[in-house]
Amino acid sequence: QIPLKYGASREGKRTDAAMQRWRENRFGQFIHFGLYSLAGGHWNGKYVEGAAEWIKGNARISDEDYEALTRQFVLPEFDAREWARIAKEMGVKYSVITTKHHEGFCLWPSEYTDYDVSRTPFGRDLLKEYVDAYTQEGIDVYFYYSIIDWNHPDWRSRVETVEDSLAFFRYCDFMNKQITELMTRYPEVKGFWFDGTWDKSVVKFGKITWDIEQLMHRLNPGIICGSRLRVDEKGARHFDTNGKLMGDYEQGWERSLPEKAPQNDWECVMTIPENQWGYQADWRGHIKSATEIIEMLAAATSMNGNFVLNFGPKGDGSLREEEKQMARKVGKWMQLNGEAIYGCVQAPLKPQKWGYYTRHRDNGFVYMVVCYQPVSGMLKVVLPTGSVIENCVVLGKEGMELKPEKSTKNEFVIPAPEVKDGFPYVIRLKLKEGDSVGNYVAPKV
Ligand SMILES: C[C@@H]1N[C@@H](c2nc3ccccc3[nH]2)[C@H](O)[C@@H]1O
Repeated sequence: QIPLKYGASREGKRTDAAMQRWRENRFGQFIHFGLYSLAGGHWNGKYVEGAAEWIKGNARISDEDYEALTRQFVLPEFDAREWARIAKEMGVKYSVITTKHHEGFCLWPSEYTDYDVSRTPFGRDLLKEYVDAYTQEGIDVYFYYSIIDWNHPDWRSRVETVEDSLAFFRYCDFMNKQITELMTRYPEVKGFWFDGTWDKSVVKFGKITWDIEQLMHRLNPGIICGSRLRVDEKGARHFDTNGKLMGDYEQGWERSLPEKAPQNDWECVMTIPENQWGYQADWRGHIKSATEIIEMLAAATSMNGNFVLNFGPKGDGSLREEEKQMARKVGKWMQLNGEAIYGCVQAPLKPQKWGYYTRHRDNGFVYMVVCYQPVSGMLKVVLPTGSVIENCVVLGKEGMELKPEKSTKNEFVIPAPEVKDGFPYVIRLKLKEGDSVGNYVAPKV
């Protein structure tokens, strides 16, 4: 262990109520919305390769031409209550919105820049309408904030000269003022999702990320912030030079899931197409189905993680059809099976090939989220020695009790129910009293 001044500011999982609520939420929504949404991944009538929210660089657009987008920011179809209704229908418990992406355009009327909604024909405080509408629906709100800011004259991706460092520290002052502004104007915010901390300037001056963390905790001690904000004084990111997680959860799972449960709290953020966060009018490549998204959500829950699905609203402020369809299908599944996700954690049972176990933190049930129907028609379950399955039903078909058969001392097989709707199904197991799997140490797998 080497002495660090700006490494992890605390150790181990947070045990306070705010963090426990984050854990129990499990399922979240990401909203990527900005000037890039107007371009929709196209420029001069042509499809632009790469992530749509990066179009300024991908299409080599001049500052002047890009800034002209502010005059097209009218949002005739924008209705935050509709966004919130769809999010509620999908069954998310929290939502993260890009208050300012790498482009530097702010979705709120900031005192510290003109590059914001107040300087557009739309003119309204979009962020306030979003916060109020989602809070009204009982969905927690989180703010994405990009450290990278292509618009701000003092932003530096690297600091090599004295002039660079003067500018960069002016930029840090601007950032601290904006973060303070966001936390005081919108006190409902539960946490921040920082991005864009990979550039050399931030890695070189990791202390600025320590300062941001300290600032946020002074303003709201319960604020939640992931590891992606943090860099220690040696340039280590996410985990400090002594290997300790910085921030409240592992925030590195972008478009990927871990193979096995990380030790820390963690969150995966996922796109429906392969890699589009902002609105791309022409989705190409594999577009994930609701079934695939549900499997990822179950996998994350089975490994003690959160899963956040991204929506990229259109330049007129409306949601695209495919995302509304996704919300409808996932929401229908969550209506029936949400008890296997919300408030659930890893079940310490030997993983099986048919899918994912989850365990509710206190209702004592174990859930089997079946994603791979076995050709044998038999679902294998290995339980603590001496366990007895008291009750075994399919969620949504509670009347259809399944009869597990003992196959060896602590192995059971459950005849798989015929389910042909193209979605995972959930079997709920009630184990005989006293056999709580809570204190069962699964065999080394
Ligand atoms: C949550 C995601 N993070 C941003 C991003 N930019 C990247 C540049 C290089 C590698 C990964 C990146 N992720 C994406 O634009 C999106 O906001």
